[in-house]
Amino acid sequence: MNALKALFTEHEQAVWLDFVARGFIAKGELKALVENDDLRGVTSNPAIFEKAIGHTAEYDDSLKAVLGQGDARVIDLYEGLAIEDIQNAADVLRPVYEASDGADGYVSLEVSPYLALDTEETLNEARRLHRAVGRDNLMVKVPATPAGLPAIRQLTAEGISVNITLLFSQSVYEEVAHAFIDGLTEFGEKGGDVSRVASVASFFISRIDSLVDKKLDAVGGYEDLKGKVAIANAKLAYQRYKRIFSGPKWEALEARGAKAQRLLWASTGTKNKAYSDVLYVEELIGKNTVNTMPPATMDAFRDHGRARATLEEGIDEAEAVMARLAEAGIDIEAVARQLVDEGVQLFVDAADALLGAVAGKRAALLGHRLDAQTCKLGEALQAATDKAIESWRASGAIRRLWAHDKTVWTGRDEDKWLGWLRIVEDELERVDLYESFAEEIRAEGFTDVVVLGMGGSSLGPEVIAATYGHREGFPKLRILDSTDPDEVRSVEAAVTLETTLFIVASKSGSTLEPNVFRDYFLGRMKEVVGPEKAGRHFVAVTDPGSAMEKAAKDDNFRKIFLGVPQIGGRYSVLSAFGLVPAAAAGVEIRDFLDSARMMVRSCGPAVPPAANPGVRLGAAIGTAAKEFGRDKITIIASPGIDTFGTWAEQLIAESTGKEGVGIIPVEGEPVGVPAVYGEDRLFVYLRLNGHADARQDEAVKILESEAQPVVRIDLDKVERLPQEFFRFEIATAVAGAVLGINPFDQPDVEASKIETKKLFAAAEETGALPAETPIFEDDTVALYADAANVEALRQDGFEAIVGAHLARVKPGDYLALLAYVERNEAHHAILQEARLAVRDARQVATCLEFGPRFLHSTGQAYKGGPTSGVFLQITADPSADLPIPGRKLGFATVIAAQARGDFAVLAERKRRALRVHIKGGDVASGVKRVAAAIKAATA
Ligand SMILES: O=P(O)(O)OC[C@H]1O[C@](O)(CO)[C@@H](O)[C@@H]1O
Ligand SMILES: O=C[C@H](O)[C@H](O)COP(=O)(O)O
Repeated sequence: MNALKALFTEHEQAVWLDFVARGFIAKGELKALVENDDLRGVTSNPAIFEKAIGHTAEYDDSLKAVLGQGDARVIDLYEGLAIEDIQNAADVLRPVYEASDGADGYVSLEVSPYLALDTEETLNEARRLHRAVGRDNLMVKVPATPAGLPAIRQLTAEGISVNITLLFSQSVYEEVAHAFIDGLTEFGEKGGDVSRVASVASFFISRIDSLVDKKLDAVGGYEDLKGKVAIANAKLAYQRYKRIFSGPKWEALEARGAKAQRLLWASTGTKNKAYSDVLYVEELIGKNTVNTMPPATMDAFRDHGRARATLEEGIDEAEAVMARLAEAGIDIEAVARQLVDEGVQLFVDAADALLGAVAGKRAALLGHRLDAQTCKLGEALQAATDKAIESWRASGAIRRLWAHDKTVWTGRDEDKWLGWLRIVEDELERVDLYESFAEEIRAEGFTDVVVLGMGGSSLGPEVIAATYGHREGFPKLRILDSTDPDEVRSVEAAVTLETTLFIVASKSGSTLEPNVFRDYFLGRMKEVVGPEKAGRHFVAVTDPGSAMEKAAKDDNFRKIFLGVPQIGGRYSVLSAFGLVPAAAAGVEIRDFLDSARMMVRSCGPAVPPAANPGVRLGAAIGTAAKEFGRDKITIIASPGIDTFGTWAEQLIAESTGKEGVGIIPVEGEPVGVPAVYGEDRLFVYLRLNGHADARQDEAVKILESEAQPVVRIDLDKVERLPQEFFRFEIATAVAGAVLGINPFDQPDVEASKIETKKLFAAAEETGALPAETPIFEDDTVALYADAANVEALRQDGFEAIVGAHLARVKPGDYLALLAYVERNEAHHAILQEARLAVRDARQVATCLEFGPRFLHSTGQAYKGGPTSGVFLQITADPSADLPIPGRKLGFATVIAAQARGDFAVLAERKRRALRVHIKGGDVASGVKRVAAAIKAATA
């Protein structure tokens, strides 16, 4: 008989295997051990699965079967693989289980190490795994942490067989044994069959010597103890076992068929090559124990081990070893505590590596269905970003983020604003609602859909409209987010009111613009189709209980869709705020959400930061801004997805730009040669396969070769857009955490809203906004500024003052043109040229924004973010005003009040700002004049 077999036959010590792997079971190797060597059980742990799944191709076929067509969460993919292995192993061990009447033949599966510090979660996870594996001969492994102990008692009381792991201390072992006895007593009292419950207490061996030997080396003079303490500790634990499982309490249970919880020697592979490779087997052979051995140790023992009852030999020596250890000043209890902590961390690290590997395999198998992301950040930024990623991993921050832990950010109220994390799953449950709405709108023959909203309520729909285009048989989608009377008129002129559906969108329901748009177009609709039918042309999207919901009911709107109050506007595109307009325009909502879900899963809580594209992007953005002054995120996008930046800029700017820090998005700047950029940029290139612009490709390549940091995101087709919404949401939340701000509030937007309201209300009383004194004026323009800015701009003449203002833009600053004029192609083209002239001449970032739209977007960062902005506000007398039903003054006064409110807050925040006002209604000529002055200043 070989020595291995003799352990059970002659010494009643069960041999278990500390290993699982798919091929090993499939090839019959496990079965052979059972049959030839009397193997009686199997243990697994996260490190074992990490080796099996993370470092072999044995699981790839199974993953392919799941991911060939579909998709799954990374945690489910891993669990599916692990559970199948455990089930297969359990089936191999089943004959042992039966023959031993449930004493042996167990396979152990460990609860997630991420939960080791939480009793309730450990309990739920253990119950869930127990159900999912569905085998009587499963043991659920629970760590002997302070949080794990109550779970051990409770699980036993529920009749679940538990393997208690990470045991190093004799006194903790006693607690564990008593928790088992108490739990089993309770199970019996509830009528449970105590003979069907088994348990092992996994007492770790080699790890003790590894740590203690190091400590002994440090102390000096006690070398004789090296390689002895782990065994002594275990021998003494066995003495305690004998005492505990012999008292009257235990005997009462035993009489009813209960099986003692055996001590299992774990960690018995020799780590120190100087010691015998069978040391931790030979010295611990004794009755009613288990030794779980890694394959190498098992092979070694079979080959040259000596099976002799050793466990009860040298108990006095063992006591002496422990006494000398104390004399050396080494506290074994402290050692045990340290090893528990390190043990949890080691398994966390293994789980991270394992899940990272599964995430990598998933991404590879999804192929082009998942948008790829690659970073070329340069050595220093990459190293700092990697550090941030590692710190996210070490602190479990991605799991904490998904668990709504506000301490990921500032600990204020971030937990109340995380509804966007699960909105895709929730909306997938409601797809029918959107599909039937889409069908209703199509069947009614609407030709146009106009979203009336601001910021988060309109920018997503605008990107969807531009990216998906006009869908055959469905109305054309557009948005209105300007109070400029010319722009309101343009939108009206572009649609046929009789066949137009308006979607009034506002989360709060109290935003000024959507309310005045609604008043205006409802009034117009009543004139065109009659008061009875007007409501049928309106749909509201708003949060529950808002004034807008009430008004929509009063006005008999066709439908009211409700948003989720735990989602802020800029994170709402994957909720009703994006989906209702998308559905109306004929976008396939299921496909849309399915695509988004792919990125949700890629960025999920179980995907470790290094494999998590959202975290990686956010870490790069946050680190670039915080540590490298690269706080201008510059978005380059292929034609076809080139509006994406208008949505992303609100998300990034409004989320991060506050408390004097933040990231300034640069949108709509065509990519240039390296010479036009300073050292304050981080480029993100969204490249659409099949539509990529060769010049962009080339320019980006050159930027990379010139060491400008670039993140590339590759979309296989436009329908992958929803993935980007979610990627950027996570990335922004992560960047916010890196910057140490709350990415879910917008404190500085409110200030200009208040100012605007004050001005407009006063104007309604008096009939006009208060008069102002220009610092300069001629026939076509007037310039305005507050006292501090006037002081800094002491020049004579329009061009000179504009020139002096632009001269204030220094390297690292950005120039923002804030144009409160109609957002049309002509105005855009003129100002775009001017902005680029500044960029090219000064190597500074430039932003071209239209008011009041940007107030609900980048406006937050301009006022609350870094003080590096230089602002040139452009206002104009419109060609003609447009009245608003129910208001004394029209749109012209609204937009004027908004611009003034904006300027007042910029000034109050001590920003460098100048306002140019175009007089007389010839806006196009005025815009040209402003652009010419800007260009002249840069010449
Ligand atoms: O959807 P609402 O409540 O009308 O808000 C519109 C936008 O205004 C803001 O609150 C900023 O003013 C944005 O955050 C938001 O997206
Ligand atoms: O249950 C088994 C334990 O997880 C395993 O024996 C630990 O061994 P190690 O210390 O070699 O990692």
